[in-house]
Amino acid sequence: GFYGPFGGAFIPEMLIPNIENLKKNYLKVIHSETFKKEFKSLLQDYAGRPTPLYYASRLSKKYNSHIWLKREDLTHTGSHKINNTIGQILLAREMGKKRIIAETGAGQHGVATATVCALAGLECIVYMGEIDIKRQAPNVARMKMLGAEVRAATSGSRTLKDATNEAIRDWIAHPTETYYLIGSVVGPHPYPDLVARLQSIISEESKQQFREKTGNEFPDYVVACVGGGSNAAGSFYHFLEHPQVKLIGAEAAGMGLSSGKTAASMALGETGIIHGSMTYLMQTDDGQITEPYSISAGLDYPGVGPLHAWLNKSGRAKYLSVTDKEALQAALLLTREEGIIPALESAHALAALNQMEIKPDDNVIITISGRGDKDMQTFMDQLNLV
Ligand SMILES: Cc1ncc(COP(=O)(O)O)c(/C=N/[C@H](C(=O)O)[C@@H](O)C(C)C)c1O
Repeated sequence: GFYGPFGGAFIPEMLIPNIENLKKNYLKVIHSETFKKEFKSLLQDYAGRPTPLYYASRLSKKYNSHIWLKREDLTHTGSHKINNTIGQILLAREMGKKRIIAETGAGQHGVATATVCALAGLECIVYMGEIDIKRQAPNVARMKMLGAEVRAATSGSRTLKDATNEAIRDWIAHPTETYYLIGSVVGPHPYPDLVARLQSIISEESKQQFREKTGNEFPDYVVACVGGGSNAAGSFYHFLEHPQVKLIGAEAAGMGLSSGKTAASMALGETGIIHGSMTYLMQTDDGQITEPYSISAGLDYPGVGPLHAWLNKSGRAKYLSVTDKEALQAALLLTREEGIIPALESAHALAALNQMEIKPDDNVIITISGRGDKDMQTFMDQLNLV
């Protein structure tokens, strides 16, 4: 499972049986008629798909071009994460797993995992950095109400990276009855491929919706924020083979690329292994993972999915870095122009518009990966709204 030189499964010996078992089963299951039928009907009747492709007319006037918003914020639980967790819970059940573990940063993936575990009646344990537990408290409350056990990761920087490490440790300790429900296109093969395929529903819909609404074959740009890279992978997926569609990923520059407080793994990272995958990651001189920082927990990750490392290296996609401040301003602009409060993560994709040379008749699809409810405290603190 390689994307050029990136990807693979660089995992500890003890994890190989779990990964081999998953690799052997995943394609057979997700291509089976029963899975496709159940996946489609849950996406529709439980998650609320298809999500709208909304023409943001006031924002379009502001940017003097045509801005279309793919509304993953309108799915059940409020982000694209539900697309992935519905698919993986069906796979876990097919594999006879009873105990689900996951990692989360922004808490959206944790909530989406706890949600599908309640739906399937399976035990759910979510690992979350102590810092993230504090800054995403509303999502922690939702996970608990949904019946999940939230375990604080107290090692390292006590954020997503450490939650992922602790989830992997748990999986090694309980291999047979446990399914590790990963939250993004990261980790050892087959996870990046599995999650990209599950998220590809985003561009399966947007491609058709765009054609129906404009009569044009393709948009000029598709823009999405990149934490691990799953909403971007899903947004790009069905456009990858069409080079006339320019693909733009927006990552978190935090306080700035040279500030030392950033999560811009594409801009600042080098090739290395993180969570079992060969990809770009921010590392110190002796190869230790650099602590990332972003105002948004969902992008606060020192690595990136190997697909994006490859798209960056091959030039098929371009990655821009957006600071905390730019993201906050973009969130306010969307809210004031269109009455949509986006997640801070998604606001990074919106802010990327300011770094792009879009022409008056360009069509730009921007994925709004989540809604901003979870970020209201940050918005109140940072935007001194009177
Ligand atoms: C609303 C929203 N938008 C974008 C992201 C970035 O994740 P990707 O789409 O996988 O790059 C996230 C990531 N959230 C994860 C989480 O909730 O646990 C994240 O923190 C990690 C799984 C990477 C998100 O919540």
